[in-house]
Amino acid sequence: MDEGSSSSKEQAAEEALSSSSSWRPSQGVFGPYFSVLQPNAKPQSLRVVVRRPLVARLTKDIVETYRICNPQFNYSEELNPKRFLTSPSVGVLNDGFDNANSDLILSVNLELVNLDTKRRYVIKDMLGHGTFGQVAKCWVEETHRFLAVKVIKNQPAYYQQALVEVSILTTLNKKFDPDDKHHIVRIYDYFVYRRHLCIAFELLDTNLYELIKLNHFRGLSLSIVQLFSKQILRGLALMKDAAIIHCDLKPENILLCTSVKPAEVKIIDFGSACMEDRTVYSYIQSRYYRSPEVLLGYQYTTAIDMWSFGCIVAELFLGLPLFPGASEFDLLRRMIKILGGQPPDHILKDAKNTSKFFKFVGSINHEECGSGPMSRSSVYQALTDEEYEARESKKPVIGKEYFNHMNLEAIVRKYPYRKNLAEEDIFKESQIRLALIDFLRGLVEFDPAKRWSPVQASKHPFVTGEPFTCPYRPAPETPRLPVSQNVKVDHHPAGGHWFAAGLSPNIPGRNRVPVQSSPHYQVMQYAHVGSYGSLGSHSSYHDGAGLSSSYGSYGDSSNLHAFYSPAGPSGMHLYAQNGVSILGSSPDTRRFKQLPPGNGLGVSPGNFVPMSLGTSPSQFTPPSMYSQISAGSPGNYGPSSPSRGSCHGSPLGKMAAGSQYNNRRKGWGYPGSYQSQEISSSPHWQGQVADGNNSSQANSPVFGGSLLHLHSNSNPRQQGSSSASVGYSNAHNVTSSSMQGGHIQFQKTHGVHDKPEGSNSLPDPGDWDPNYSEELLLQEDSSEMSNLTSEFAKGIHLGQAAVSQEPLTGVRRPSQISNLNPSMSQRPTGQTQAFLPGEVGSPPSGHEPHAGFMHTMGNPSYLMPHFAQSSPSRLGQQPLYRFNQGRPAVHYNESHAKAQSSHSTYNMDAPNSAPRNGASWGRRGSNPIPNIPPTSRTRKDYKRVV
Ligand SMILES: Nc1ncnc2c1ncn2[C@@H]1O[C@H](COP(=O)(O)OP(=O)(O)OP(=O)(O)O)[C@@H](O)[C@H]1O
Repeated sequence: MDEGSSSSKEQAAEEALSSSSSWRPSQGVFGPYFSVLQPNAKPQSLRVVVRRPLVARLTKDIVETYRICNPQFNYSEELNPKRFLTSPSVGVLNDGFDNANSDLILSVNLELVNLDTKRRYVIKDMLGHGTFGQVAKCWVEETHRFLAVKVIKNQPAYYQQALVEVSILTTLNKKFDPDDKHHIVRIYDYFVYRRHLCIAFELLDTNLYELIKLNHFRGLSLSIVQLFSKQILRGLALMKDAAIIHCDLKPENILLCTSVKPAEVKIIDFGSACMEDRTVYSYIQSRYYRSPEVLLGYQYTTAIDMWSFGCIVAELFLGLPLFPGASEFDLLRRMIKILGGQPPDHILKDAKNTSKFFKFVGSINHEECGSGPMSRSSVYQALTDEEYEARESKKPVIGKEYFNHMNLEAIVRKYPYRKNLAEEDIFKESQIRLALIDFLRGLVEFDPAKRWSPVQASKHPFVTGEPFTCPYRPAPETPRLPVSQNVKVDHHPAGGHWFAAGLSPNIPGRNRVPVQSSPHYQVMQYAHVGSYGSLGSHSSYHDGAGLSSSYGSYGDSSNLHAFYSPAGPSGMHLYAQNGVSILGSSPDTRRFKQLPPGNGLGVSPGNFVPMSLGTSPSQFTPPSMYSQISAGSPGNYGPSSPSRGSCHGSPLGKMAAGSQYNNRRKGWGYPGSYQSQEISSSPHWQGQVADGNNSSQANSPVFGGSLLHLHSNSNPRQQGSSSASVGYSNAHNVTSSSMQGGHIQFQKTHGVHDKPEGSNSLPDPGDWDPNYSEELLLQEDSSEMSNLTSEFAKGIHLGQAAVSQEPLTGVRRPSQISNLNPSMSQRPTGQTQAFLPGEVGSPPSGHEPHAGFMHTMGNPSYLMPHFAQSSPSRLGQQPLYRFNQGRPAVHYNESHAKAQSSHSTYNMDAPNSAPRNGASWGRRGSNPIPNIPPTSRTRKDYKRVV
């Protein structure tokens, strides 16, 4: 009903009323009602007039309004000023298309075009950026879908490694996980645009780091930790079957996928991945998640991902990294303290870097220094700070301690419980925490040979939800046996290992990056030796058609490279460039060459040395070679997180973010805020202790919790350092005392009403998150906060009606969060934010990426997937140059608080299964988020090859 007819009706009603002395309801505004009372009267439909808000009318229809005001007004979109998403946006390379960092300068509505298929990807927003380039949210008109396009830097090394990502991911998707059941991001397309390799992925939501951050660095509820663990394990199991090592597993690389219910997570970023038999680079993994064998320079396998996974699980529960090492020395020191052990001697004996961290004490010292658990059984002893300093001629960089308890058991058991939990729920959760401890023990195991595999871990009671009664002993798996192979791999975009993929190198249209369009024409031969074959392992997780090929596939040359060439119409090529022999080149000889900027072409193909499959630009060069942070680093986004910067093995400018971070302790306006302590002077700082009255948690039972269970410390204070001294023996004792005789001694864990000493303490996020700074917080304008908040609000609630009405349009925007306080100067005093997986995203029926994907791989003209999710663009909502890493579509709604069953039982065969009894697990009632931390800063530096 339009406004005109409405007002004429009102007018008629008024006239009827005024012209007639005897009031007759049938004549006026009551006419419609009257007709209902008089069945013979002509029926009129009841209508409600909804006036659109003035703001909407003035903005959405502004062009129309202008036209009404001035008929001469002629609007054209081309006249709009460019809204740049890339920073810096000054074109200095590649004919002005690239900035000084070799990033393509992206702007809103710029079209990335796949020249082969003519498909156009219209950029709408920036999703994030990383070492390899930028990830943009793009709209594809043809399919009416949003997706994520990673635009790789215009540098040969990045280009080459990005092809590896394409190859590995395509293989994982198509060969090992055709039905998209293993929580690995889907790849849909790749092409070269303006000398940049562009890779199109399904669009996902926020990453787990951002999620934790949204929860003010409180841990997630155990039910969510379970659910996500199970899903990630499915992905890891698949990767193990495929003998692929991710090499950079961390919360940032696990993204929510809210288009399915309940929420799913997916593993992304295979840019550092490698084959298990090509572990040629030793500088890998982000530091917090780096395994001992990588740290020590020992040979590694897919087991390093299981270590990272253990760290992630712990972080999901604790809200903070388990091993936030400020340096490698600090990392190892933390591992030893928290786990109460050290790497086994056979590793220390052979590892390259042992002498950096250990001294050889020999058998004679066993009896002498027998106080610690490991000293009696090892001929190696970890260096003390002083010994390290003497050996390295520099002080070790030591980070702050964030937990009051320095051993795993105590850290988990004494982590604050949510407020108002009933005694029985506290007891239940305490039992599950014991299961979690046992679970973590199998993951963060020093010996990679003893570390559980994904399948073994997935059968742990913590994951299955079965009662935990005694330490888990997984069934043994068939060990992998070394297999020798010598295979030539043409890694040129024009050729490659496409045999098993069934892709002819000469089939037009299937080779998406034709040689002539390849900006970085590069070929290499890969010497492939010493691979490992999986000989009939019973542990395969893969339930699809591709399973059999994973068994022993690496002992069979015909199956050896069952990978998809990302490009290559011209078959196998072997080239050496600039006289550089690439045959048999060791990783150590491969280095980036300095690339002079401003040559108009970005890079010269002759200026670099190629990498092999399985190498990452971020993996093979000492960091010293790439120590310069890009000048283009948008300061607005803060420095790298400790987990991202120097901790990663990236040579590409991943700097010592740890030190930056350590210098960026920020008070968040906590009442009673603790004192600042710099790491160097306070290596044993023990964090804070929350006031008992303020250790609030929401009311959900243990397993009825929200995704984000908030261990609120609204009134924290600093804990004295008296409890700081925890050594090896202490850690060991706790371990043994809690697991005597092979049985867990169940101890009732104290809740908030009965606080154990030094518990209930969480650090200020500003303490450890480098992205928090008062300056940056001040830069958060209120509109942005509103946007952020509404993003959050929008994501978390999607009623069933919305799902059915808008199956393809993705997340529906619900009502806002109440009590939003845009001020960042105050610590939230409310309790919990919630996440409702059952209420977000589009229905699974709309999620058929695989269908699209298969088309993609087989026929480029049908390459687009069916996206269930197309969250509304944030176009126009953000300041320029603002990167939104993992911007959440996590929404919140109060009306869906549900209790959970006390235990969740998850079926590993049902990847998306909800906690048992179907109860919603993502909700916490009546605890709206009072304010939300800024989320859109990347944890990464903006990098470049210098
Ligand atoms: N499919 C996706 N959907 C939504 N956002 C994504 C997607 N892929 C990546 N992103 C966002 O872009 C960021 C960078 O992506 P990615 O990690 O793949 O880049 P990278 O350059 O390989 O990073 P790194 O430095 O860790 O190697 C991610 O952290 C994430 O926030």
